[in-house]
Amino acid sequence: MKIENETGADVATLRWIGGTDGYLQMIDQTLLPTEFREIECRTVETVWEAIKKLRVRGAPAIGIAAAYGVILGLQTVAGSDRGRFDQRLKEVSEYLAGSRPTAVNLFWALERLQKLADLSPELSGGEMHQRLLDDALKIEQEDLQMCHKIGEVGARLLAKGDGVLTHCNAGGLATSGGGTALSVFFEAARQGKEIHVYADETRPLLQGARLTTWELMQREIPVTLISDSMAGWVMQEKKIQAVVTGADRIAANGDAANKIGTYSVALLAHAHGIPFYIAAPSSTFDLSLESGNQIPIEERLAEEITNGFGKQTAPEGVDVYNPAFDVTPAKYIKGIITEQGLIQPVTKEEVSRVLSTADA
Ligand SMILES: CSC[C@@H](O)[C@@H](O)C(=O)COP(=O)(O)O
Repeated sequence: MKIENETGADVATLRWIGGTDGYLQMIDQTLLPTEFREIECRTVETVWEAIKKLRVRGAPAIGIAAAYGVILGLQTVAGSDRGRFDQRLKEVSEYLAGSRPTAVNLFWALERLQKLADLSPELSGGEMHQRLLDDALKIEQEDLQMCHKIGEVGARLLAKGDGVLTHCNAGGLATSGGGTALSVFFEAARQGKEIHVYADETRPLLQGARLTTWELMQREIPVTLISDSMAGWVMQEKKIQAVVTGADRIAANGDAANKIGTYSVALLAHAHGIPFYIAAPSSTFDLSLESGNQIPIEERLAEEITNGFGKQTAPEGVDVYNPAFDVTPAKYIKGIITEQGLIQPVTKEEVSRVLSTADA
């Protein structure tokens, strides 16, 4: 996403500054909405920490950050022989792959850079470093275009005056463009459909309350914040005509992992006869997994629930379970909105058809 800071200058969710000896700049999302601050990552370790701590978060943004993390990690060996360069590339990729397990975009970006390096063993370390940076920049550009196309494909599914519910933040802050689910809303609004967004608060880290409402308000899209437990009642009150969320990893059969609570929202939508859509780029598909029960689910620290945002809200020492994601079975997903078209019905055959048609 691009917004203006108080000086009127453009700021982006994340961006690379300079050449191969440059650095990564990003908005520290843990501080929003009360503080807007950009931070600089000048080492691969600071990128790892930023991903782990959710300073940068959301599947596509994590992939882009990891690609730039590789460039940073290779800065010390760019002048070395190719053997040393390749060894360091492997070490840096493995290190970054250990930051968060669920969003496949992270692994997708790392594999893409590794494959590129494997293709040209004749290049020197310095030449390969430049080529990898060019590709990392390309990943960011492609993501921007994917967001735009997702918006176009998804906006067709919404009607004038619709109330739409979203969970977590699948917006510009989670991508280099306008987001996935939020691109759909931005495009629908641009077309004059006058939609009204309901944003789930998204316990425990409040990506919906802190980030989604902030983004929508920046873009002047009408938004109402609700706590997660209100979603069913708001549907019952007929305020919601569609649900659109993002995803972190989608298996070959269309089962989709997204922020914890998404599964409950999908079940509620099903019970109320409301279409539930996922919006995600092709880089979020993991076709090596047959179904969603093979998707690794990140577990995060108990303190995120017991001491969220510095306030203790549970007894000291209480047992806590804190999975960060859940998996919505394909049967509850009406369609998957991708930059390559709409996957509907959500079946293994249709996933494969839509994704391979676009590649051909
Ligand atoms: C376009 S972002 C899609 C998903 O990554 C998003 O919905 C989500 O679940 C993010 O989780 P987070 O833990 O904030 O990284």
